[in-house]
Amino acid sequence: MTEALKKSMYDLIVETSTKLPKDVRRAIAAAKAKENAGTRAAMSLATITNNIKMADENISPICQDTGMPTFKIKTPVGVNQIEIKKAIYWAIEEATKDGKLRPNSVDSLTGANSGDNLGAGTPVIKFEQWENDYIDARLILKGGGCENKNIQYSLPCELEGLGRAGRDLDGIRKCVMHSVYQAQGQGCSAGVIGVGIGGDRTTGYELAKEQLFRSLDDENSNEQLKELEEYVMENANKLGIGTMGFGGETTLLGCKVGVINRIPASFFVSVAYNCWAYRRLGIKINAATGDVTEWLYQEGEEIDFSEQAEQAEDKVANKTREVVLQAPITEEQIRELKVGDVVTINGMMYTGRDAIHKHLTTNDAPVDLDGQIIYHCGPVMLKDDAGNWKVAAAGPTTSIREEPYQGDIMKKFGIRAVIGKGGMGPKTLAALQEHGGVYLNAIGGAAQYYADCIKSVEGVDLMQFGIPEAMWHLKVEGFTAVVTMDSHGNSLHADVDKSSLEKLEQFKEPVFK
Ligand SMILES: O=C(O)C[C@H](O)C(=O)O
Ligand code: SF4
Repeated sequence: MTEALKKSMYDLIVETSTKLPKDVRRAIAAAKAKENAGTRAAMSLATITNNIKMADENISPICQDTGMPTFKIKTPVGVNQIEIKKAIYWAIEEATKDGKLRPNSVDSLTGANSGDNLGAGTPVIKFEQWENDYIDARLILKGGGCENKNIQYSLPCELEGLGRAGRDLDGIRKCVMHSVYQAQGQGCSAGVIGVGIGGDRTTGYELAKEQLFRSLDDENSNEQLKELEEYVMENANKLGIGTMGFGGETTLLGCKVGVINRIPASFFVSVAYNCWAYRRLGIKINAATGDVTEWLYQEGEEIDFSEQAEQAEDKVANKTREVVLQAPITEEQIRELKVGDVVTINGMMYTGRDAIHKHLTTNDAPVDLDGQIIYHCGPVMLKDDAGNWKVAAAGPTTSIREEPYQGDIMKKFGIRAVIGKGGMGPKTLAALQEHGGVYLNAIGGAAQYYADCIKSVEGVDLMQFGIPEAMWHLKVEGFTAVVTMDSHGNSLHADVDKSSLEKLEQFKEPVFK
């Protein structure tokens, strides 16, 4: 069965990375229907749905961060699991070569990228035996930005906005509400949370992640947990964090809770936060031949976003001030920009994320960055037959990780704008004001949409950091982003954080007695 099995695993990876499941599409369509035309949330959702459509058409990654590939496999007694593992390794390597996965496996000590997504601990493969006669293989590609927003509570504890969370269902409720608040827009909201009650620190998180394999439309068979899920869905969406943390009606697309026993001294509530690019799929495999016999998560209507995307973009037009920027940008141009402005960028931008920011604090820049734009982005890149680089996926990464460096680097090199997602903190805000800089928020996960704006790759520096971390010189046209932090001390992120904390306080009183 080896060849067929290899192909089945390859297909599972490609489909998971490029095609969002039906239940997730429906949840995103419902979120979109709730937003008023012309708002930032509506605009973001239009970009997101457009991106989903483009990923379908291009068979390219929905988001450039194809995450930590995690397989859950159930096999009939007697099936050779070593063979399955080998087929997965092969498929992972091929999918990476084909630009369906970004090379994401990084040596934690040296920083070296293995280049093929294989390495110690990657991918994650978990086997279980079962009594059925077929193989059930499921895959989740959960990106790093949302993984960083996972949180584990140890009860009892004190929570900002909510006070004491005790060792009971109401304490659990408070933890879950808090987990949504603390994620803000940084995990590319609207998100889906998997919650694990009980276990130890490891099994609690495992249970939380297991919930992410449930269908968004299922009903919890445990009455108490069903009630909790419904409560969270209704009330977390009142926090006003909204898509990408821009404010809005939908903050959460799903909440799934599981419970296991604990030991007397420990009481953990573990929350696995998944971004809207909720990529998980599954297949049934014939154990004798290795062929796919059925695709999972196929229930219900499939939404085709083609028409919807266009309509929403029409509605947004004319409602916001739109400014065209082309580097090199002057301080005067920057000082004119205000939070809420929509900026269209033409010309050059340079990618820089974690490794580059650290590097630039103690080294010279490989190019003159005076008046230039830095894009927090780790793209998926492919070389064409002529040896030229092509961008396969290129959405923004979470900017807050660069908070310790950003302000200093902007001043040191004269950088005028940074593009990323999720916003930055007080240190950067102060530097933007002092130096004359701006923070532009792009839509997280919209990797196809932005890749389409990149017209050519003009060069690359610092390739020793690996493809996602290198400094790519990109020539763009019509690259759109929103000013969310300006040079006058305004930050939409600080405002949404403050107002959502105030709203969180409404949920302080006990609900489950
Ligand atoms: O690594 C990336 O490209 C993005 C990451 O998933 C993030 O959300 O920050
Ligand atoms: S960039 Fe956003 S959508 Fe992509 S993996 Fe990270 S959190 Fe998810």
